[in-house]
Amino acid sequence: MDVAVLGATGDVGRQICTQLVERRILPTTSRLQLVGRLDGASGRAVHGLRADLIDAYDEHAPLLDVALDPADVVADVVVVAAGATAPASAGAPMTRGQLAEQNLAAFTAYADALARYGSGQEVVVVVSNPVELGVAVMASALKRHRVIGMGAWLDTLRFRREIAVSLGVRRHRVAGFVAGQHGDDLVPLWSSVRISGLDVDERRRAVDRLRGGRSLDGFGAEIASAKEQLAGLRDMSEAFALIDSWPPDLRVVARPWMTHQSGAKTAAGTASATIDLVDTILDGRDIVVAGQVALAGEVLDRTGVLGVPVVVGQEGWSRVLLDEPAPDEVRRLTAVADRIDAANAPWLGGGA
Ligand SMILES: NC(=O)c1ccc[n+]([C@@H]2O[C@H](COP(=O)([O-])OP(=O)(O)OC[C@H]3O[C@@H](n4cnc5c(N)ncnc54)[C@H](O)[C@@H]3O)[C@@H](O)[C@H]2O)c1
Repeated sequence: MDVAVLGATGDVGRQICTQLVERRILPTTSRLQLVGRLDGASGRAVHGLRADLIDAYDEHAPLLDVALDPADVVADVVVVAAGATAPASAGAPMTRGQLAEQNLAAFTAYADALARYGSGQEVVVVVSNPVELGVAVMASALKRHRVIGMGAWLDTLRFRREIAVSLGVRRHRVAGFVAGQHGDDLVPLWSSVRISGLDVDERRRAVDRLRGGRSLDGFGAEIASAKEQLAGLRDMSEAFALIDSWPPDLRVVARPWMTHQSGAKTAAGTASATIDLVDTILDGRDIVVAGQVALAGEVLDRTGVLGVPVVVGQEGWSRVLLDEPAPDEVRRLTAVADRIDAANAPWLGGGA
């Protein structure tokens, strides 16, 4: 199976390409298409990236080629990592609305080209932000089941890791999902958490201890206060030590936010989660992940884009698995879904 990476020379795109090759996700007979822009610096750099990857990994690299025109993108899995990102420095905020304004054209250009020239069978993994807008644009041009945003999967892997750290166990022993919107409006689904080796009562006690009597009703205010505290700190080791003292779900939001603010960005972690998702899709077996998808009433009667646990396979996502969310999860998911709809509406022709 072939993979195309849009925005291949960006920080995230380059990490995705490198990890795809280095981790031997693709056999040497598959093709990895590096996609840049004819009218941007990436039009030159993408040829250099190809040469660099061959230099490093020639023995086991897949076939590497370059595309500079959206009409030339051909692959079984298309990873969308093209587009602007928020500045990676303290005090340089960019709202999701501003990002939407900058990235809408790229989302639309690639969605239109894939609808026109694609096979109709490709699965599109949206990494670029706002991921919910990217999914909405792609899903309106392509089959919605073939479009999945990876923000919720990245948040899910972080949630599992933070829980594992608090319990002193390895991450693979922890299951559970994060839903909602990627970023401050994520929804940690504590009701979905499972810890291998613990029975139901032990798990309930462990989760209660980790949550410390909090519910999701106060989560938004906790995030706002956490960011305010972190913004006042200049010493990064102090900032990350403060984050370490917080509960796991708050750390899921605060740690990557601080990482981005520090100037380091989150390219390696984002790429790793993307590779995980691409590998799952290529694998062919149906596996439950979390992702932003365009709903048609499958959950909470919603029709917009929302991050939810879904079954994913080679043909995209097939079903939503959100059977019995807790009442505070339903309340937060509903509020978040409303906010996503409102944020997307101006860009989707749904009114300003
Ligand atoms: N979903 C996640 O978890 C997550 C995490 C980190 C970053 N991101 C997103 O990934 C995207 C890329 O981030 P980055 O740090 O690699 O940015 P970057 O600025 O380093 O790279 C962006 C790349 O996109 C290309 N590009 C920019 N505008 C384009 C356009 N209009 N058409 C085609 N290509 C275009 C650039 O040439 C460049 O190669 C951003 O939208 C960012 O917000 C998502």
